[in-house]
Amino acid sequence: MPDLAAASGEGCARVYPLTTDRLTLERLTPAEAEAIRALVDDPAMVRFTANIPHPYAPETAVAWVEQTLARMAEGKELVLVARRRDHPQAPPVGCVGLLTERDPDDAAPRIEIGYWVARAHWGQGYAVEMARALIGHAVRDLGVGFVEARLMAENRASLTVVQRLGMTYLGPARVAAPARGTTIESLRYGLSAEAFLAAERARRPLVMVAAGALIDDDGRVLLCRRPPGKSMAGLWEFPGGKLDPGEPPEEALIRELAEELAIKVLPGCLAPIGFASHAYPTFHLMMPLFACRRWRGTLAPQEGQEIAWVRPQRLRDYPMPPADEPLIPALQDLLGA
Ligand SMILES: Nc1nc2c([nH]c(=O)n2[C@H]2C[C@H](O)[C@@H](COP(=O)(O)OP(=O)(O)OP(=O)(O)O)O2)c(=O)[nH]1
Repeated sequence: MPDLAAASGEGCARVYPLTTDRLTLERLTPAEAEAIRALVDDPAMVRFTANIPHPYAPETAVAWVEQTLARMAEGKELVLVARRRDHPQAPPVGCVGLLTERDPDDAAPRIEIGYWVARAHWGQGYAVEMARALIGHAVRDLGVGFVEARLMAENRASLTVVQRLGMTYLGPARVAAPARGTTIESLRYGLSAEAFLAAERARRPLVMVAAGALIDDDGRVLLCRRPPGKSMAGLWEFPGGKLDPGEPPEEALIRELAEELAIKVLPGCLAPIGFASHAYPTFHLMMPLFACRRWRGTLAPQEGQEIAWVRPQRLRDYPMPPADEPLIPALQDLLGA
């Protein structure tokens, strides 16, 4: 059975918070009880849930958080609280969680996903964004092979969510609804790890870009500003560009440097520094970065782009695309900054 606490122990890197295009998802803490209660204490919110009572008393919220944290410590549950990245202090957008469940007729425990979004944020795709992040984490970091969801047939919003996630219908189920003192008829949907990863690849095609850190005799690095009208306009980047089909990265970079800056670089003058591998909302960027200290010709921007020669320790003063962030320390190390 996958251990849903696995990623919170000793690991290679900090896993939480998960980040998405608009959200950060942090593990539930006791401090969240009141904020969650205030959002969930809404009849429209709990109409389609099986175990959230209404009205929702403060002590019920505290008890729920305590029980959930105990189950999280045992690796049986994982609940993340989502907040907007651009409003980190605002109340949560919602919660998304995984839990292990075992019905009498289940051969093995199943992993079920659940989510809710505060009413103020309905209709903006947040449930899909939270669920994708958590399923991605479950599949990539926790070894989960199959995720299920259960929902009431009349819950049209949730039906749209499971369909957008690429889940397939598995059949009907009766679900215990402690908060209603009954059982309710529901629908089972499921998604395999393979289907999830295939859908992610289709949603975010891989884009290969080659970039160069041109270094002058003073050890300064050249940054170019993305012009208005382009994506990420105004941010500073390393010169370079997309690979043509079948084109090796070194050739692409030499071509781009000639087109953009009118300089000629020989392949032997390019030394790999590292690479960026970053999921943008609509594509996955793979970008090797090469150091280059020697070129021929007088460097002159050919596309009207602003340029700056930047001391390595000042690189963070120039806002760069998010993909470039991990390349800065590598470059600073190389230049002894
Ligand atoms: N050249 C370069 N591109 C970068 C860097 N960081 C980063 O995320 N990128 C992204 C921005 C673009 O989406 C893509 C490079 O594409 P490009 O330079 O060939 O073409 P473009 O700006 O016209 O691309 P587009 O986004 O407007 O489609 O890689 C970087 O440091 N240098």
